[in-house]
Amino acid sequence: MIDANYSVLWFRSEITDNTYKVIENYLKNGIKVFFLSFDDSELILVNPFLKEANKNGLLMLSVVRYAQEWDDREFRSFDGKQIDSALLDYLDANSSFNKEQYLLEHQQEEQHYIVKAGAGTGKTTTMINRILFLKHMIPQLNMGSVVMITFTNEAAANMRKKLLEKLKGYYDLTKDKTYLEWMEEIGNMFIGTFHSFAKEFLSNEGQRLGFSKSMEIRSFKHEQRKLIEYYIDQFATANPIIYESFRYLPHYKLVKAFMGIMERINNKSISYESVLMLEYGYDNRGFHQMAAYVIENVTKDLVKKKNDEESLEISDLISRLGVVRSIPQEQLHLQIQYLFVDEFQDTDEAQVSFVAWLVSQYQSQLFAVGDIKQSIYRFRGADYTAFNQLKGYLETANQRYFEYSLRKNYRSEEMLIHQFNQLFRKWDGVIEHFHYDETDHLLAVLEDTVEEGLVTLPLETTNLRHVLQRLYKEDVAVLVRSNRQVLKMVEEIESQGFFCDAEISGSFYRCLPVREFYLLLRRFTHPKVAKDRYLFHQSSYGNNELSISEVFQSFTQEKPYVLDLLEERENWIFGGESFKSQSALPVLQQVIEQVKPHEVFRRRFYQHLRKQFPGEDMGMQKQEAVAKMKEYKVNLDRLIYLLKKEFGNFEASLYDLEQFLTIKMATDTIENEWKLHDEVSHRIKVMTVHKAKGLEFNYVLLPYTNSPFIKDGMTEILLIPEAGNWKIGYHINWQDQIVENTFYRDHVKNEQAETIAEEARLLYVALTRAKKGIIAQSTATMNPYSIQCWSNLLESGENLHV
Ligand SMILES: Nc1ncnc2c1ncn2[C@@H]1O[C@H](COP(=O)(O)OP(=O)(O)OP(=O)(O)O)[C@@H](O)[C@H]1O
Repeated sequence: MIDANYSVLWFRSEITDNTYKVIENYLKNGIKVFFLSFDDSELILVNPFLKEANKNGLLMLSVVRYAQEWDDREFRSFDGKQIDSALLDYLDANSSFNKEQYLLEHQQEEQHYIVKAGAGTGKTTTMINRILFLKHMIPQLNMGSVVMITFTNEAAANMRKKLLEKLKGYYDLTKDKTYLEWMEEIGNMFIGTFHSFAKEFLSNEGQRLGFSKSMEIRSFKHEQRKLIEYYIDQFATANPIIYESFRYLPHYKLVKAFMGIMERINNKSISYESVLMLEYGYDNRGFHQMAAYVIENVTKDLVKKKNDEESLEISDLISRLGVVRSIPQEQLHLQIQYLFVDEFQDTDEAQVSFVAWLVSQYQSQLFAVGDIKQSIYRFRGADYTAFNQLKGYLETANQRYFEYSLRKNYRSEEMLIHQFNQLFRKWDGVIEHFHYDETDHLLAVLEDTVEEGLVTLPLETTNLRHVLQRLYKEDVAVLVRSNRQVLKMVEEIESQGFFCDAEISGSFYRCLPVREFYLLLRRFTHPKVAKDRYLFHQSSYGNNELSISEVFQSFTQEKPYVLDLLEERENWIFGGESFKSQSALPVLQQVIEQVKPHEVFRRRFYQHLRKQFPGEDMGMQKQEAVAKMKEYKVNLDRLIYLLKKEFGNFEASLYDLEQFLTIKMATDTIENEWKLHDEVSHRIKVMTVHKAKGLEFNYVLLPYTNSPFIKDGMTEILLIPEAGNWKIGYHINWQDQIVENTFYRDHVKNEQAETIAEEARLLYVALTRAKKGIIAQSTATMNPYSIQCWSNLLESGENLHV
């Protein structure tokens, strides 16, 4: 007879033959086991069934330091009930067992839970376990009423995967088909980003307010630019005296400044009504007047356009959530019984108040986890006071909540944890808005298996090569601050014969298969443009026979020689005639089918590798070429799919397609390039710290630690909240002219202090991703009193021998 629905916590001073049988029996009945003993639990793992359960996280083993007081004692707690608090305290202090995690996972009370905890302490893990606890305790729980909000799409996919893996683990141990049904039910659960939840929410609950189910989310950047151009002209006509001082500025620079300002406004999820109330301060050139005129008019026109088209931009999703609050509770029909929010520290004001509204309207139980020190989305409006705001809202609404903190770090080895605590503690002393006191100190659980820890060394080409050679295939991530640095690093690593997996959001319309497809279109629409024609010749659709040196050799003043040369080399069989009888897309698909650009690409890429790096591993080069080919194909297929979705199968002309792609390539930042992560474990991951959030790697490399946070002469836009309204501060640098308003001057000092704190938090995230070692570029010694770049915040541990 089993007394548990979900788990048993079993402490037994020694392991006997019977222990195995009892544990096995629990597991076969789908009961998770926390087994703790003075005896070495490794013994248990000799049993293959138990080993598997341990791997799946359903058998948690901890060796406890001996204490006479607990000798010969046995204790069991089922589903977190009837616990012996003194024993749990002892176990927590003397083994890897985590009392706080355990209690949090098993909480029975109807209240909200707020978990504020440091890096690698198992926040995400506990959240997953908590969902499994709830489902086991209430098997009839409709998973469609469980909502989980994550910070990125990748994190959402990862959560779903982890939940499914756990349930699969249960099924493998029990062979109970219920778990297969639960796996299916996970499909009903909403797991996604705030923005995708907002879309789902608005199109369901917001229908009577005019939000449509078929609402499209797309970028309006192109329209925005056109409107900005239009209203600048209007302003210039109506206010020639003010405009006079901007007359000699290239028009595109003025437009770019407005695009930048509007992007900042969008990032802050500021509602339409508040944008119209923005305050612009004063500058002596009158830019504040032009800004007010242009931004208000562009905003109004864009809103109208979006309404007419039943479309929204991603950034509208959050700012529009405010309006649904007018719906009375009895008219809401979604079911949200449990609301989980991961990375809560990165929610912005509008999101925090929406969460508080949701839990009170839907009577949901909230489980919000995060780490203030990992708040790194200030530029997107996140506020590191998010937890305090949430507590304020809950208290005002008389909602009970309980706060937890977790301290044991299960990710990084002991030496790293020791170095982290020392380092972060120092930051606390010198960075105004970064706090790390005794209660933030991480506790190490994992023993050292390597000697590294955190080391700093000049990471120039030779050292980088040595490091990569030594750590290749060791699960290495190179973390940087910007997408530009990602690209630079990829170039550097690939030029040394290693392979990279670079993560850049929204890069789909600029990836190779899309660019080459665009050249294919141009080959038909503009065959006489020599530059494009030559690029096409070099692409995977062309022969790539004509070298640049040949072009130069054949140069004469008289004729458009490149085109002639290309004409001679191309045995291009697809004439423009096919388009007369058929519509564009099917013909282009035929071209793709015949040319097979992905295969051409693979062949050329492999040849290039062999020629460039003849001494490197051939098998790996082949594997990489095949992976790259599959990625080429999958992205090209996706492009065709997206074009068909936009235009239907037979509607579009070549010119429609070209125009569509031109705009998308210039403006789209939503669509992601598809990658085959599973097949390329040999690749070194290169990504921004923002992308690395929530992830972990054996080794972390930090190459560009000397880039300054604040570059002299940068344009800066500040959005300053004040008494329910927003003020805008600007310092716009057009090289020979600078405009700066009063609000900027008043707030710039505080802004700089905030920027340094944000950078420290970014570095905190980067460092805490490492399990075993960190190698950071550093030529500067730690200089906490003049903090301009990451290396001013770093400090070497042991020396690394390369
Ligand atoms: N009780 C535990 N026992 C063993 N391993 C654990 C435990 N809790 C978490 N872990 C492991 O520790 C690592 C970090 O966990 P997790 O990612 O959940 O932490 P986190 O607090 O969400 O981290 P971060 O905020 O830094 O992204 C993971 O590899 C996880 O499997």
